[in-house]
Amino acid sequence: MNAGDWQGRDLGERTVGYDERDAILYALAVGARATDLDLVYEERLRVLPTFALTRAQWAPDALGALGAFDPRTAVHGAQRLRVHAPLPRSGELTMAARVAEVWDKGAAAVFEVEVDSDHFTATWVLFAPGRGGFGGDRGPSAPRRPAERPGHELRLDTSTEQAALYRLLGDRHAMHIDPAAAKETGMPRPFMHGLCTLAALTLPLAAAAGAHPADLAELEGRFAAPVFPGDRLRTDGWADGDAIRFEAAADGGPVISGGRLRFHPAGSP
Ligand SMILES: C/C=C/C(=O)SCCNC(=O)CCNC(=O)[C@H](O)C(C)(C)COP(=O)(O)OP(=O)(O)OC[C@H]1O[C@@H](n2cnc3c(N)ncnc32)[C@H](O)[C@@H]1OP(=O)(O)O
Repeated sequence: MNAGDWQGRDLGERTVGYDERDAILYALAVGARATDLDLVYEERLRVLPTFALTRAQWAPDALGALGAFDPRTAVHGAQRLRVHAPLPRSGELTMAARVAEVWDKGAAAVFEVEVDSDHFTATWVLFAPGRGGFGGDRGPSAPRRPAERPGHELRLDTSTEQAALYRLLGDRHAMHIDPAAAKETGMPRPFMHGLCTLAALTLPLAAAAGAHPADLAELEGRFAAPVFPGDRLRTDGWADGDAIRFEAAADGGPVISGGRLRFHPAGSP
């Protein structure tokens, strides 16, 4: 089956549960501090919307397990998230998933897996080396950095243990913990989950915007290069109407490009 034949494939429905402990562990894994009481203390808990992505990881994993691409060499290329309703402090999420697009990049195929629920719609963009060349459309190109000077700059220090902690929330792909598995994807050592880096950035970006991170309404970004646990990231941000565009870079250059996020005004859904 060539990669293009997966377009439109229904990946089914799943209901996945969680409790307050999962939500708190998640907040800590993406960089919440002990003083962020409404992220880490059950008495005041607000669940970070990006936590939902850990519950939906079954969907891109299902596509790999069905044989659309090789999960040992495919990497997470980009992510989009639209939040429809706040996540309860504990409960269940029922989700439906399908393959929305398959792009042909020649040497690689890019699969877009869309997951839909009452609380959110999320799209995983998966970059699968060796699966292109099936005669499909190339799809979107690399996002451009805004030409203007950034309105603000902020720092994010990832921790050396961050991927080891984040994987306990559900994404246990070996490339994030096992040096041999990382080498199979062409990386020199285990690297961060893209969703951990992206979610971690929403915390300082929310602070810079005077917003609460649990009020996230939209988020997207492309994983332009790997981030390694312990990397120090510099993030440039640009105001864009009620949204913020951002780009994060490590020493070697951009690691998240085409970043964009928006927060709900405080107190609205
Ligand atoms: C299961 C895994 C879970 C994870 O969390 S993995 C961790 C998070 N992900 C990463 O760390 C990946 C970091 N990104 C990269 O290392 C690189 O990025 C890639 C290896 C994915 C691609 O790099 P290259 O092979 O050099 O691609 P090119 O030659 O620059 O571009 C070829 C075409 O592919 C598109 N493309 C490049 N990168 C991405 C991406 N990240 N997501 C989606 N598409 C991508 C381009 O635009 C272009 O296509 P056009 O010529 O039509 O413009």
